[in-house]
Amino acid sequence: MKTREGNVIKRKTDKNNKGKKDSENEKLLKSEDEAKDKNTFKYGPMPRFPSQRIWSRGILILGIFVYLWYFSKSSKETVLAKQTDLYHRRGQVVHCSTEYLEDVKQYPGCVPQQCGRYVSDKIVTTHEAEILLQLAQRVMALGGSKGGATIMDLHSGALSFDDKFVNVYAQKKNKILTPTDLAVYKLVRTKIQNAIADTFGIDVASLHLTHPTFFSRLSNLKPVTPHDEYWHIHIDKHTYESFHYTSLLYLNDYGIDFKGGRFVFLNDASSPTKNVTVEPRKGRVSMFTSGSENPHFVEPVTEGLRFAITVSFTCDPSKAIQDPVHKV
Ligand SMILES: O=C(O)CCC(=O)C(=O)O
Ligand SMILES: [Fe+2]
Repeated sequence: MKTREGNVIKRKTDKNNKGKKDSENEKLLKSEDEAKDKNTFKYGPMPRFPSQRIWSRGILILGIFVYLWYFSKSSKETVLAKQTDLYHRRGQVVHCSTEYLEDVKQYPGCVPQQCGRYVSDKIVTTHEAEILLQLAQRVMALGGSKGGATIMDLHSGALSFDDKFVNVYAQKKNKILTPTDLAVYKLVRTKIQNAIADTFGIDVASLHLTHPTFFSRLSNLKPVTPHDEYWHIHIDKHTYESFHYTSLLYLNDYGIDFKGGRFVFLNDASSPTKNVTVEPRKGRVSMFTSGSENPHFVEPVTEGLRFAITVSFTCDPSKAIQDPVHKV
């Protein structure tokens, strides 16, 4: 039975209990706060420095830039030779195509140990390249293609003229080659021949200069004949049957004398990011095996004139050509 007194006592006890609970709760919260504080400062207070927020955002943005730069770089082609750099010898080994190896196997001493592509700035001096550049400019002024590619072959005398070829040696009144031109030309092609033999580990006597070996002047003029379309992907061994080793000597500078006109090797035609480029530089020699292991093209020239010489070698003695002789 509940008495009034009993009710009062109960209320008091409830109040006491509530008070106790409240103070217990308070204690609990206090000790949690303390624990929180203790946790926060377990190893000492976090270091703080002025403008912390600005710094952390700056670092985040920098990180994003580094990430974007890395990925943009890895999705670009490989530059084998930059115009601004000098290389003793730089290159890549590639698997010889079977047709190529079968072909050179017929000629002992001419089989490469490994197929590949190489550049060197130490074979031909810039002075020698300059003499050949002046020769090309002088002789090409006697003709010139209406389209983007003027070709001059000093062995046969063929020179592009409008949309055909003429024989410069037939123009008796013109002094075409000086003894110095001839000596430099012969010296340069001999040095390149030795460099190819050394680079590919073959016998220099098994290599012969072959046709066509020619000077080229490339521009941004619209093509008039198929000869002017120099930017098509091709394999030298397919275009010129006698070729086993191709070399190119650049006579002027990419980015200075002309824009565009880089030389490009393709590793995978469906993936341009696997391309390997060579930026022409005065006196730079590029050497490669001429089979399907080395498909390539020249980028269109967008400004200026690009001068180069294609110097070709064969293992087949019946396809050998002689150096040009003195013509006056
Ligand atoms: O001039 C060049 O860089 C390349 C020319 C070429 O591919 C060729 O003559 O077959
Ligand atoms: Fe070629």
